[in-house]
Amino acid sequence: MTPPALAWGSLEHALKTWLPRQRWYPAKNRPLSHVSIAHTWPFTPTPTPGSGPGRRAGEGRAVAGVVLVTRAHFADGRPTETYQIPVGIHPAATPAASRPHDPATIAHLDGTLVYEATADPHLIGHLTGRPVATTRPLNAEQTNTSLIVDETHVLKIFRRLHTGTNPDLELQRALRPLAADHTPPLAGAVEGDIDGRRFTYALITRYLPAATDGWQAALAALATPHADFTADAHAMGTTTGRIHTALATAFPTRTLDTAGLTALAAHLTRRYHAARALVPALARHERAVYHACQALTHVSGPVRLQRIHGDLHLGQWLRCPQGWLLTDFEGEPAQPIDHRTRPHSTHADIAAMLRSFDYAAHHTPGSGPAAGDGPRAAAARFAERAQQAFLDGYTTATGDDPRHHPVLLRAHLLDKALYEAAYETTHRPQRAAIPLAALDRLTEGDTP
Ligand SMILES: Nc1ncnc2c1ncn2[C@@H]1O[C@H](COP(=O)(O)OP(=O)(O)O)[C@@H](O)[C@H]1O
Ligand SMILES: O=P(O)(O)O[C@H]1O[C@H](CO)[C@@H](O[C@H]2O[C@H](CO)[C@@H](O)[C@H](O)[C@H]2O)[C@H](O)[C@H]1O
Repeated sequence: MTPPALAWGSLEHALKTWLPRQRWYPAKNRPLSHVSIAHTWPFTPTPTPGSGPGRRAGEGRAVAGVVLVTRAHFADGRPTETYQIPVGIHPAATPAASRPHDPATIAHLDGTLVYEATADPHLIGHLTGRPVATTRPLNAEQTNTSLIVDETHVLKIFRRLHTGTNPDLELQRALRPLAADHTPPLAGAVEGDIDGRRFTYALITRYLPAATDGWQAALAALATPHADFTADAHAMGTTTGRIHTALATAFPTRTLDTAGLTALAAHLTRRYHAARALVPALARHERAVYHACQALTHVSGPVRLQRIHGDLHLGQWLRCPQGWLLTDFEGEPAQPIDHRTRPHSTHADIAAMLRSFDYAAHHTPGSGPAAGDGPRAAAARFAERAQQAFLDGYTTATGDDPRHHPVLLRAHLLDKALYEAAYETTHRPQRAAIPLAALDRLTEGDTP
């Protein structure tokens, strides 16, 4: 089907305002010069008896479902980024159907309403390839957009598109025969080709309604009189170890050599400068970052590089009756795809989890048990005990204790805390104090 006639230039213009307002849009710090629609993929076979934002199928006029593959162009001349926006196009929309203030409305162009298809179960049914009666957003702080479909499945729509299979799908497929018990069951994917190149539009997993995520579980533990998360942290460590072992079986590995250590130091330095450009106060950590990079040159003993999760934190874990399951293998959203699909040290994932325990503990210091010596000391103790339990669990599963490589671990802890400082300053400035305080603790005694 060809996409419906539309004032495409006007839609591109509207998208320039709409795109930066979306929670999932990561380039909020970069000046957007314009948005172009590079490709359209009509995913409804014909205009379909449709709806509109929040309306039921069959109401109103025929609607076309189209995935807009859009390019964000930046005024600083840096490379464009590609984003996916599935939309419903409702021609000759009546004023009642157009609802200009509906959050799902993207544009109203000469009587044609363009709205987010995620608000329209009927259209989503065409995307998933089976009829859908209900959708609702998964209420999580998200990089992408996930919908609970018919209360049975989660449809995760990848917002930023990259050529090739998305690493989330790639890794989950690889883990299926090796570690299926440790991830929510994979139920399908929406993939397609544009000009002979493969793209992953969305991933479908079975919805686990009884699950509690690890962040909520840690905060709940912190709110109890004798806050203890060690059994959960140990189980997460064991599962992380098993998943790492499975990924090392499924994908090529190599050994960290001098060139790899130099690349790691360069990565940490770049991370530092990028974060410092956003948060000038990070200038006081320059010496600590320099020392961490210097120390990397002395790392000895074989270290395996392999595919890893890449964006591990408490919110990626789901506690289910069968244990802790891990989600979201997409890697760190802001990194280029070739970085995310390259082998890395498992210490990156391990450090990310250690940071996350610390993050939870310092999220609301004072809400947990003060135990006589003040809430900050109690927070630090909670984090330390959870971290050691996680490392013990990991060591039990792999026979390889990450504590034997303190220099690698420290470099990755600094890297992650710098990433968090930049991430929070961009997306959730009210939380930026958490990683900034963590950086102060990490670099204590190593500041000018
Ligand atoms: N199959 C599932 N069932 C229940 N909750 C899920 C499922 N998959 C993911 N979640 C929850 O949704 C959150 C967001 O999913 P995730 O894959 O991390 O998306 P994003 O990359 O956009 O953050 C997860 O942290 C987890 O808490
Ligand atoms: O959306 P993603 O899950 O891909 O990850 C991004 O958002 C995370 C927050 O939702 C962010 O994690 C940071 O905050 C967590 C608490 O909300 C904390 O547990 C993590 O340790 C901390 O890094 C993650 O960094 C970001 O990539």
